[in-house]
Amino acid sequence: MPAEPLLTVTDLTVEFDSTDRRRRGQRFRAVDGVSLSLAPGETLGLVGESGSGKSTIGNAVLGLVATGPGSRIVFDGEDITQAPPKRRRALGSRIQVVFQDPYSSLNPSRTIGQTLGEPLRATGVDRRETRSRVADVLSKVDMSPDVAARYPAQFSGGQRQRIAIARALIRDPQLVILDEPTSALDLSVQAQILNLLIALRRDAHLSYLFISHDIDVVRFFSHRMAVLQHGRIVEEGDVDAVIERPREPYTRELLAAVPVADPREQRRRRESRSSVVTGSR
Ligand SMILES: Nc1ncnc2c1ncn2[C@@H]1O[C@H](COP(=O)(O)OP(=O)(O)OP(=O)(O)O)[C@@H](O)[C@H]1O
Repeated sequence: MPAEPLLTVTDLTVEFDSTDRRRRGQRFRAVDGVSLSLAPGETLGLVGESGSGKSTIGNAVLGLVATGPGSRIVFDGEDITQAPPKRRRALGSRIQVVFQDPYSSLNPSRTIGQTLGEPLRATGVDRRETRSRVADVLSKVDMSPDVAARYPAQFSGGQRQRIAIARALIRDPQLVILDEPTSALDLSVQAQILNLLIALRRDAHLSYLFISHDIDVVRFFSHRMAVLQHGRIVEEGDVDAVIERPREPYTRELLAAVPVADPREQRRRRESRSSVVTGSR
């Protein structure tokens, strides 16, 4: 891996107003002192149970939530923690996001061509060039250029997610935040989308911050992983090392909770979970 990371997050904290009625008026830390880094071309998986702060980390990198004092986010050598909105918009071409829900993330009243072309037109790219880049990006996600004239309702969930990926790629980003990009899809479609994302990572030398609660998918897809609990990273490392030799009881519990088809593996995980609970390891 090259020495210079593409993204370095140091001591990131994010606080929100508590939504719990009993704690009205209080703040709580959704992300609490998180540090991580990502090399060019690398994928870091962020795992943890619901509410552990995974999406909030992604949102902080995207500039969508305010960060606490002392937090630092450096992208490609530039400190973007407090980047003003104009600079953030410019960075939008280099950091992109794909969300979980392909149904709600595409505007139903616009053609695919309008949706994909919009960020280019907004930055002054002319109509002809936009048309050709839309066709190019559609071919990258294995779709025909004819798709540009159609509307989101005419596509299946997997096809819409391909379109959402095309939208993320149209301005040639370096970093894509994938926030549960396949969780809303059927298993066979999930595999197709993950394989597509792997091919794109290789061809375009993309880095991914891959947010998922599915550890099997993270293992298949990521180089390293970080395990989050209550807004903190409790364990981090090479995916195989963390999954095969988890150090933290919480990681072992998460691993034991993943449903697996093989009954022997299921038993092994159950046993390792009970040893976590009884503290015998
Ligand atoms: N804009 C917000 N305002 C208030 N609370 C928020 C906001 N965004 C997230 N939270 C809270 O912060 C905590 C972390 O949420 P986050 O979505 O980052 O978790 P997550 O690990 O991504 O969970 P999930 O897997 O369910 O998406 C949760 O308690 C959530 O309710």
